[in-house]
Amino acid sequence: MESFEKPILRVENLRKQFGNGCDSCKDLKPNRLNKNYCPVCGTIYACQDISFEVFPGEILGVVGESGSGKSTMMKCLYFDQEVTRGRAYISSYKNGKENIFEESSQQKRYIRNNVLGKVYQNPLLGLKMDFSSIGNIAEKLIAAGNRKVNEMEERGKKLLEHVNISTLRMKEPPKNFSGGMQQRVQIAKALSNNPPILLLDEVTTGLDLSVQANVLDLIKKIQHELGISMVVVSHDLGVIRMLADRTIVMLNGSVIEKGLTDQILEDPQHEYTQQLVYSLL
Ligand SMILES: Nc1ncnc2c1ncn2[C@@H]1O[C@H](COP(=O)(O)OP(=O)(O)OP(=O)(O)O)[C@@H](O)[C@H]1O
Repeated sequence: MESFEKPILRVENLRKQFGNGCDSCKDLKPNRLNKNYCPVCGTIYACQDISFEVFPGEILGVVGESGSGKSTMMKCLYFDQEVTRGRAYISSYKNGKENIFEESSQQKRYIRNNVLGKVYQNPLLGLKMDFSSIGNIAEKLIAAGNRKVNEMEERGKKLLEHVNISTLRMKEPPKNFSGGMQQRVQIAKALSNNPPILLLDEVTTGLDLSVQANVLDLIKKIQHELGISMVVVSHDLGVIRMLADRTIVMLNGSVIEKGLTDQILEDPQHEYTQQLVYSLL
């Protein structure tokens, strides 16, 4: 797949640091850092020059322990946080020629509303809990410029049906729903403007196992039916094994291993990945 197709998303040297750095740490020599943290000035290098590609229709898994920088990377991609430096290109946006991190805030809003969808671990970040469920979807449609109420209602119903929420409950606010249902409403909202790329950040963490399985099945179904590309972050290799075609493994803000998920599971190269894989056995 990699050699023939153009990636839909290309990320190059994404760096996010908290703190200004000092002479001791700014060249990021690993021996000067204590994990992702400079012991001299206290700067945290949450993401240290991360690069990867996502190809059309594939699911890229991002796995790593807590604090490895997965969520920070996703926040940067969705402009929830500003990168310190780095580049990202999306082939369906300006033909993949512009670094999205350098676009104006207006263009970034456009990208958030039309090119990317994001589903958060915490539904409070992705949903207005007091709006109706269909109202949550309408909010995203309006943000992308839609104004026709009938069309929005039709689209909202379709999306909610797609994620197995009965239209009888579409006027109910997500605060009335279980955790699994809230995640499904978030997924419907994220899909509302047909984005070519979906970012999913620990979307099943904290859910009961059976509910988790349900949400994972839904994600697979969506990928199968819509052919949408996804970046799926999880600390749980089981989730990655079920969903991801290819995987990158993060540790202390760096990518330490990448490859086909099957390959990583069968023949992990890095000591940390080996520990992760063996813990599944
Ligand atoms: N706003 C912030 N200010 C300072 N440090 C931060 C901030 N946000 C994250 N960090 C630090 O950046 C590093 C990466 O955090 P991040 O949340 O991205 O990791 P993660 O792999 O997603 O872990 P988790 O799943 O526990 O959130 C951690 O050391 C964290 O303490």
